Amino acid sequence: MAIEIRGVNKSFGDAAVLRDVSVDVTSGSLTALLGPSGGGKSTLLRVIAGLERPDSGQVVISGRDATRLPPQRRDVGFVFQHYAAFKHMTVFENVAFGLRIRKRPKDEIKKRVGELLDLVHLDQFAERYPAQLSGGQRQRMALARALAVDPEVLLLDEPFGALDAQVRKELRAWLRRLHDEVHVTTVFVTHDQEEAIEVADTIVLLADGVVQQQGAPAEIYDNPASPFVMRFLGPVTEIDGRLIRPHDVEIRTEPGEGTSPAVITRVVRLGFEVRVEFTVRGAEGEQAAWAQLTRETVERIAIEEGAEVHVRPRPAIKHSIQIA
Ligand SMILES: Nc1ncnc2c1ncn2[C@@H]1O[C@H](COP(=O)(O)OP(=O)(O)OP(=O)(O)O)[C@@H](O)[C@H]1O
Repeated sequence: MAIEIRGVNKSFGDAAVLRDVSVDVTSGSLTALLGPSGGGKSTLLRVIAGLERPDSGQVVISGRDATRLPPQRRDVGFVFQHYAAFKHMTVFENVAFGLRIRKRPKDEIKKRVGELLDLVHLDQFAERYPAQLSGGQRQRMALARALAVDPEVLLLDEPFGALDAQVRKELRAWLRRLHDEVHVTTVFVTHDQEEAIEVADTIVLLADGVVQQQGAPAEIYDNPASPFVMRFLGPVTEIDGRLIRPHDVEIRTEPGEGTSPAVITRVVRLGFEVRVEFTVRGAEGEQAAWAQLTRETVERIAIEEGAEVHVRPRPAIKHSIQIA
């Protein structure tokens, strides 16, 4: 295990920000700390980095109790959302910085920085200054700098948070590939569930300072531990007191086992996908819900506004939660 967090508590004044948090991070994994704003993600990352001391509990890094070690002795590299580069140094010098203060030989530094700039696709930019880079390039430089000293663990706090949506998407894919090449144990903070599902091999969902669930993305998506987790990981709708994914709603023209009558209120075509809104007439009155169907299905059963239909959760679905 690369990182073991055991029963960590942390308060700021009266506010308990981490409550009995225990997390295992496997060696070589890419783990997302996911959760709503204020849930404690950054604080947990800072506790791992040694920038914040827990009130109680233990942090073990590579089998060594690091709870009381200062950040520079933990063998971690970190990158924050707004990366502070040395403005008067070139990209090369920024990446070389950690190696220079460790007094590595010149040849070795040159070779290592060259490899790292290749890895982050900045080999053409070695002699530029940070101000001459785009935001995405600057974050890649920050990653190269953090990797330069071969940390056991790489900690990233919303590293792409300040960038526009397109660049963010590119960097996500790039981070995944980089990790496949380098395999350094990486923990990154994100509030974006899509980013976590796409990039991470393990997700730790943190809200109100409590770990709500941890596991592989598909496992959490398919077997959410609570309505909160199910809602946080993707769209949901409610039919007959059951919380289900909108793509797990079946709409039929004829009644069948377990169906409820419904009236279509709106059909929105979003390319391949069609969002069908309807009102279900259940035992407790009328309720608005929606389904995500393919264009083909919508055309096959001729769904249109005002149509009277019958709905139910698809019989074979894996995940639904009884909430009423
Ligand atoms: N140094 C501090 N002093 C006082 N309160 C703090 C401090 N750092 C964090 N907090 C509070 O702790 C709570 C958790 O903050 P944290 O930054 O860990 O959450 P987060 O999940 O990373 O949220 P976000 O996604 O908004 O960054 C918040 O309510 C925050 O205001």
